[in-house]
Amino acid sequence: MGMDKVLHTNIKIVNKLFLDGALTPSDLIGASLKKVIETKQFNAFITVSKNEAEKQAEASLQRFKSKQSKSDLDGVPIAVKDNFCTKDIKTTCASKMLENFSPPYNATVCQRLLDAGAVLVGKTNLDQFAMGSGTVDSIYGPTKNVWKCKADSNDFHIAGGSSGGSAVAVASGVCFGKKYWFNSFRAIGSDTGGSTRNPASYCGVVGLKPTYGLVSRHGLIPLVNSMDVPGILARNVDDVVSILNAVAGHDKQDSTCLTKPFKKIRLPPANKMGIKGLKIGIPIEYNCEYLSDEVLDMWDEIAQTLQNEGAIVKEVSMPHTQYSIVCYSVLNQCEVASNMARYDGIEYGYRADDDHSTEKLYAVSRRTAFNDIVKNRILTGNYFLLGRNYEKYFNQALKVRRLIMNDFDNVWEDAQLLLTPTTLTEAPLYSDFIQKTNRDQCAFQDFCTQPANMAGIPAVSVPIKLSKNGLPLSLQIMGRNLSEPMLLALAKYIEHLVQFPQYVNFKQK
Ligand SMILES: NC(=O)C[C@H](N)C(=O)O
Repeated sequence: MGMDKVLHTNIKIVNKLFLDGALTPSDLIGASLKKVIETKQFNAFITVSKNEAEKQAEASLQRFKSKQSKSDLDGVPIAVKDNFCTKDIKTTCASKMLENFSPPYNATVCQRLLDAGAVLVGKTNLDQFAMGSGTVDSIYGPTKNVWKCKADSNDFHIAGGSSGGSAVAVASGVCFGKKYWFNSFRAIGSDTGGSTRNPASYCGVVGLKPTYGLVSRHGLIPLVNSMDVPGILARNVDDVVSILNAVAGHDKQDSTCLTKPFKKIRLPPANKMGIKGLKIGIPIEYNCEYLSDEVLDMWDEIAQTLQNEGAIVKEVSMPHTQYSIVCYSVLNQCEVASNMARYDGIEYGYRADDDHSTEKLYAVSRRTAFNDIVKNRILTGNYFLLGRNYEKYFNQALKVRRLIMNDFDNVWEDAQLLLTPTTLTEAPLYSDFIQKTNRDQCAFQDFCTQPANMAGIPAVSVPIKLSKNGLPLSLQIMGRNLSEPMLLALAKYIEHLVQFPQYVNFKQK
């Protein structure tokens, strides 16, 4: 079978093949691990836990043989962003600070995946401590977007970030496992201001940011506690649902986790779905200064198509959207300043070879082991939190956050779901992205995604089409808290409608 005839497989199909004995978890893991080596040039993985993965696959095989498989995820390879703790497996946050840190426990998300029988294949690249939107600021080097990546060129399109390694693992991995082609990986990312949806958009995969508190943050190394959520990346919506069903639900180790029992989501087949009467809002403020014409046209086109399919599509206004980047930045930096204080060279991570005084040890450890972006956020965050500045910056930002949340509360009177772009453009070229290293440029990457984090609501990015340049363009759907079943149903409906290419033909020229 040629690469252009790759079958679109999802977790349910893989599970059926495992149950029928037509494929084994060990075959699939073997083929997926081979794929990691073949796609090394994209730099998606920091650590590949080959031995553990092979052992987990063997255990899964035994379960299938004895008809005791655990769930539809049993034997399915999953990659995890390197800011989730994995027991005895390095968890670096792509930083010198945690370069040699192996946690003594698993993050709840990882543990739940293992309990469901999934195979954790390795840890993926990110911007240092998940601060960034490009996966360009990692001590392991940038991750490259698989789309339009030429082996003979030093330049490439960025993967987006900060979960770029996870998105690229999902986008690059199509492997051959006995008779069938498979998507090699599904992946876990994190999302504080768009870090799952932004790379999903640039890499042409589906990326879900669940409702805050629906999925435990226990063991996710904190960036901004009031906004962080684990994210899910996969080639299709059904796979996102399968993974969400395994990881969501109360966890007593995370005091911010919702206590309401999680009801597993079941979506009907796409051809049995309808959107007649569904109220979809188009927030006009998302049509902002830097939105490319191509993304705007695609947004219009899909809104029109959904209307033709029976949805009630109408423009809505969310007037405080314009303040969201500044508000996010202040809150982010304040929480970062507080969170990063734990890295003092004594309790965790890198310790400088300087013990003249405790203060000196702290200072030299931090100066040596954080990059400029992390240092910048710590400094500005501490400035905003100074007694004399607290009211003016931190408290003011909290009030603006409330206004942004109110915009969402009000909009649900007119719309059940909102449709916006995910990113303002296609994936920028690395050479352009790093030249404009000013933080404004970076912040604009998250213009459409940050409001959902500030409001805590769920949002999903769905790939729609390729740009004239041949790069993925995506749209975002947002819904009210805990509206994942409706949100993902519309995502699946759109996915079926647009038939985005399910694989990248990255033949090297
Ligand atoms: N993890 C994220 O969502 C990070 C976001 N892009 C930021 O730089 O703050």
